[in-house]
Amino acid sequence: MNRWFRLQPRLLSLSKPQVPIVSLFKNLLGPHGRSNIRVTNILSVRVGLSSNRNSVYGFRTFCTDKDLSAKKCVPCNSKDMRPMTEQSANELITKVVGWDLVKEDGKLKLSRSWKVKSFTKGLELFKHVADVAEAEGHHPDLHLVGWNNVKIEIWTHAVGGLTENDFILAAKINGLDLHHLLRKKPAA
Ligand SMILES: C[C@H](O)[C@H](O)[C@H]1CNC2=NC(N)=NC(=O)C2=N1
Repeated sequence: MNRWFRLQPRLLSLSKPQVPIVSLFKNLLGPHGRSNIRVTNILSVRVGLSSNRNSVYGFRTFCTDKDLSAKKCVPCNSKDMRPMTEQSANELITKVVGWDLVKEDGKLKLSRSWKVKSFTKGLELFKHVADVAEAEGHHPDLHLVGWNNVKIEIWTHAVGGLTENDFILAAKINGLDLHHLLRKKPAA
């Protein structure tokens, strides 16, 4: 059964809807009457549902790169900050396409590699990444090895592991248009 039909009875059972049901459904459906990914935002903002990102009325919602990249890194100098568990990291890693979870010296890190067209294109890539990092106040480790192998590692130095900041930064790096800097053909 189409999921909107399954959702509908629960929405209709809201005792005090804050928006007319008709306009709610207009927003939930795309221009061709199809659902779109904005459903999570619309439901939580318009209907004031729970802020739990993963479950709206027991309805599994989406968490994409876009969710993370819409967030902002927080300063890492808080005493309350703790590294996330490996289990949480394994769940979040699926939201940042192209990034791997690695463990170095017992510390979890995010890692992504690219092959660039030239050494200077590698530096250019770093400049784009640096601009994002500066805007976020969260900084990756940058490696350029063997003239065209770029590797970026992200972790939260202050806690010796991963925090949501790292995933936010990775998602924002994924949002950069870097294709003109990258080598097209796979290395021999
Ligand atoms: C106050 C400020 O957030 C911190 O000093 C930041 C700066 N950038 C940082 N970047 C990373 N990756 N880890 C940190 O612990 C860190 N600390």
